[in-house]
Amino acid sequence: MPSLLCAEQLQVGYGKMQILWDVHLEVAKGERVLILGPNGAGKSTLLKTLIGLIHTWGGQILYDNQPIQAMRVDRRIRKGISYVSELGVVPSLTVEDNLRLGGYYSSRHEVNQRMQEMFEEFPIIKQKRKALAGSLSGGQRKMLSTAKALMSHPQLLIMDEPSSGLAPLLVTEVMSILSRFQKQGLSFLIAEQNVKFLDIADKVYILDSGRMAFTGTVDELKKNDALHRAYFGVSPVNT
Ligand SMILES: Nc1ncnc2c1ncn2[C@@H]1O[C@H](COP(=O)(O)OP(=O)(O)OP(=O)(O)O)[C@@H](O)[C@H]1O
Repeated sequence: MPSLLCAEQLQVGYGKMQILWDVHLEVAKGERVLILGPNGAGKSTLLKTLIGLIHTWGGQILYDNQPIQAMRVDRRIRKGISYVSELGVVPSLTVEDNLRLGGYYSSRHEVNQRMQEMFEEFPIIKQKRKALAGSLSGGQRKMLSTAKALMSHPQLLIMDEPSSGLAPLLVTEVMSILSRFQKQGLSFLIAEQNVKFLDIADKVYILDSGRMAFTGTVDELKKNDALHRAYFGVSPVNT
């Protein structure tokens, strides 16, 4: 599969403190990639670096084979990358206005059309379309943030812990929505603690203390008993 996003030898830090060391990561077109790792491993830092919220100290990020590490966030969005942060919505705007914000670079016609698609995919937010995002429950807000990120018709969706604050049923719903979009060509890169996302992943990275500790398929991860026990505390047969 042709490469969509490729990060090589990434070095990233805050102030003088280095957080990511020699990180390599690749997402192919249409691929579903999961980043797992313990708290504080650097998952959010890596995602923020890929969308351009944090500058790199060293290394390279290629998108569609072009270097983007010096590119502003808005340019990266226009190129087809979309990012769902852990918070993800503007509380003081309505649900509809949040979606419009997600489609900021599209025409009004495209935005209206896409918004209807989002309401079909996420009925839970359709009922609340005129409500302020700040009045939504945590789970509804999470759904809205995903819909907002999809408004720009991204090629690559980067998501930081989509399952946090979601009831198990909604986690399953988000996973099936993502699978539907993936069938239409969307690639995604998800940082998660919830190993349920392994069910929809093609490739897994494990980030530990700012370094990649594992890269492989879900099957390869499940066969690696030592890794599996270290990160999930259970044997593969139980997951
Ligand atoms: N703005 C910041 N300034 C300084 N240090 C930071 C900042 N944000 C994160 N860090 C530090 O960087 C390290 C990695 O944090 P990061 O949030 O990327 O990890 P994570 O893997 O996403 O963790 P979690 O799973 O708990 O969300 C941590 O030691 C954290 O304290």
